[in-house]
Amino acid sequence: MSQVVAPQPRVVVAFHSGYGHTAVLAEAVQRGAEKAGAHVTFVAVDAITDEQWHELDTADAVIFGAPTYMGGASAGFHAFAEATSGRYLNGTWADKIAAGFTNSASKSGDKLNTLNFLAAFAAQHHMIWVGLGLAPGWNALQASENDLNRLGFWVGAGAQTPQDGGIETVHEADIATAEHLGARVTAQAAALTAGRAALAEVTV
Ligand SMILES: Cc1cc2nc3c(=O)[nH]c(=O)nc-3n(C[C@H](O)[C@H](O)[C@H](O)COP(=O)(O)O)c2cc1C
Repeated sequence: MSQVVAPQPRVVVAFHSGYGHTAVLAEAVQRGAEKAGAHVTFVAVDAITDEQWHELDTADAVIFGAPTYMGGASAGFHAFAEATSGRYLNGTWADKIAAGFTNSASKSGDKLNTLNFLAAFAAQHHMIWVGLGLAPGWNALQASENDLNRLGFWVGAGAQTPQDGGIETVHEADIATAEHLGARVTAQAAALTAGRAALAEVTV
């Protein structure tokens, strides 16, 4: 069998951020993905362009991000989600990898609802959901709030920023956790594209 050279994974970070905190995490996701070898497109979904829609449609993986507002994803993200209904009907994003992150002011803040919504949104598009892939941090006597995954999520990356803090108060551990998510998704996208390329070479 001939050797397969996998193309560089194309990853889109598609996020909403009303006040900039979630945007800091989106930048961390982008950094993690780029360090892991992805070509990344950074998309603020409330200002999305036609070119960025095209990037979404041709990506190998999409990492969705939204702040948690009123116990769920922000209206800005929901407007974007609803604008994808044509793509849902056409299966445009089927079999792409997906993952998600959120941020809220409270340690819980009901942000699991947001991650679960992002996973359901991806499932509606027939995407392949990748969880965070980290053990929970900060949950034992010797653990620290500086642990990766300090808030103990599995479905995606969850972050907490004080409601009265500026964007510089986004927690370093949450930033590192977001970087991890970007790297993990890139690794999975690379494996999937290489596997699909290898399968295309197989003759039966
Ligand atoms: C309309 C609104 C609703 C919010 N609802 C929640 C909530 O349900 N739970 C929570 O912990 N924080 C809540 N927050 C706080 C935000 O999640 C928090 O400030 C977050 O850092 C905002 O992210 P952003 O700067 O990316 O918009 C809410 C903030 C706003 C403006």
